[in-house]
Amino acid sequence: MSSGFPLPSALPGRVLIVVATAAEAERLRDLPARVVVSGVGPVAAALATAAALRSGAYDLAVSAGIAGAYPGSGLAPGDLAVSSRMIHADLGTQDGERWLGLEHLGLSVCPDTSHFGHFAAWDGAADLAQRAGAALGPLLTLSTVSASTAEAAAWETRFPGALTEGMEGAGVAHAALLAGVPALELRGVSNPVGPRDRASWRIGEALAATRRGLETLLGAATQ
Ligand SMILES: O=C(O)c1cccc(C(=O)CC[C@H]2O[C@@H](n3cnc4c(=O)[nH]cnc43)[C@H](O)[C@@H]2O)c1
Repeated sequence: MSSGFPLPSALPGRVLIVVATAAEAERLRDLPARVVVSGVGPVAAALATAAALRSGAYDLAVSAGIAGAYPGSGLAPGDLAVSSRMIHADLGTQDGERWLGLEHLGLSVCPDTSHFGHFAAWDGAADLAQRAGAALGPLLTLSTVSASTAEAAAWETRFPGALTEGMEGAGVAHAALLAGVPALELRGVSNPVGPRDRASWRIGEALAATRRGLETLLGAATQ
């Protein structure tokens, strides 16, 4: 059955989209891809992605949704960010003034190989970002939402160039890596990372940006 969308030659193929919440999925239901709601956080995202990748054949797994933008990114609510890398940022420890990631601790997220939780993005990411008018850079995944200027600055110091903070991207990427499927994270900005001001989150604009990025990825018509 036709999806109703044109099929340009640059399509990545069968795409799995993983979002954290039903509200995020609601805006994406008609896209020519499978949309799975994982629940919030990297563990929920990894489990849902692994199950979906076991149940069907996919060419690309995408973590999509809203995110906070770090002050140094220059991104504002309604902007779009595409991953060059998806980083499981809070795997590590603070040693005095110094952050020690897994690479400094001699630890790995994989049992048999050395892997520090920094996941490379699908090789079409840069082209997608350019076509969608999005920023391209490292996107961080945390289990806790940063809620102060100092916390935001600490993550930006640990991971220079980080654009956004979300809670699922690295989980999707980890499961995809184990399944041998390329992964990508695509986030619409809903809020600046910093002091909690939930009333100011611009979720509608962030979801519109997320949808725009996915439409560009899928070669789908804009509604
Ligand atoms: O109201 C709160 O304080 C609150 C605390 C935790 C999470 C939330 C969310 O609504 C986030 C859910 C969802 O959104 C992504 N997201 C959006 N902005 C951020 C952020 O600044 N830092 C981390 N994650 C963010 C995240 O991927 C979650 O799935 C509200």
